Amino acid sequence: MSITNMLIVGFGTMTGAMVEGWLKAGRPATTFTIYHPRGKDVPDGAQMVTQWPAHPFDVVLLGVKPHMLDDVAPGLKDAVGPETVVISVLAGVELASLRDRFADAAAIVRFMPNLACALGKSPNALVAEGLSEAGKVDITALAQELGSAEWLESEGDFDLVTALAGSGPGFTYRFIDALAAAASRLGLEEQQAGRLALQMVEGASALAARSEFSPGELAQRVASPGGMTQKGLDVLDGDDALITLLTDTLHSARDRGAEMAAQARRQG
Ligand SMILES: NC(=O)C1=CN([C@@H]2O[C@H](COP(=O)(O)OP(=O)(O)OC[C@H]3O[C@@H](n4cnc5c(N)ncnc54)[C@H](O)[C@@H]3O)[C@@H](O)[C@H]2O)C=CC1
Ligand SMILES: O=C(O)[C@@H]1CCC=N1
Repeated sequence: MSITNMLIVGFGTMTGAMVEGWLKAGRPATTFTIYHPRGKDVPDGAQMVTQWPAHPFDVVLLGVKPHMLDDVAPGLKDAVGPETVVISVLAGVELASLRDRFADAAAIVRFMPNLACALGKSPNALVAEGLSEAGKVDITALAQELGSAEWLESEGDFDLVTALAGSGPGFTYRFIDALAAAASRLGLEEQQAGRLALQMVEGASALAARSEFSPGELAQRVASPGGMTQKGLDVLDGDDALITLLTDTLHSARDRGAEMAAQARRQG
């Protein structure tokens, strides 16, 4: 299998970031055909179609909201042929639910990216059924152009991985805002607090990503014994406060995935 054409159904925030990443990685824009019943702006060189295509594609990428799966699946009957790999970024929607809609597809891939695809910095979780070895190589390459490819042995942890790596940017943005809000409450001017919080997180995560030290070791390198940082860490670490908060956060997000999975299963 080699991917020369991809139909995208649901060209929004997430798949828009993916296409931006693929274009930056050097995929030709002519690879992409985007379906939307009312049309939309697409990158130069990509094709926009308002009618359902009548021929099969190498890849069909599903990027609509999960509850809209059945609005688009029937229209894809000619676009999904026996050689087609269907890739879904739909949170919560299981492989079996996708196979139920796309019985003819060669393979189904659940692909969980995040918005950092646009920068080639998304950790991409993957699980598939029906995929050949050659297909796996191609899908891995697609994922690596957007960041990394993290294949899961089975689907069991997919919602948890979605909560961590797919929803994770949302939680991180909240953390940045919370740091700024806290500094602001303690007296710092609001805009300045926002700038400092954002630049601090950018620098700290870039450093952690390239450091020989783990995040835990880096925290120790910041904290002088008896100094200021240690006093702050004691608040986060006391009673496992931060871990407890984040466990609750991931738990709640993961459980919503399970509810969405149940909604996407067809009865009978
Ligand atoms: N936003 C994120 O950070 C992430 C989103 N996802 C998944 O990506 C999917 C899309 O989410 P977003 O991009 O955030 O939403 P979005 O609302 O930005 O994108 C959905 C797109 O579908 C289009 N659409 C609606 N009806 C359509 C139709 N009948 N035919 C073709 N296109 C149609 C809309 O115009 C819209 O552009 C969801 O399933 C979500 O679970 C996964 C990982 C991260
Ligand atoms: O909020 C959602 O359901 C999706 C999953 C990961 C990011 N957005």
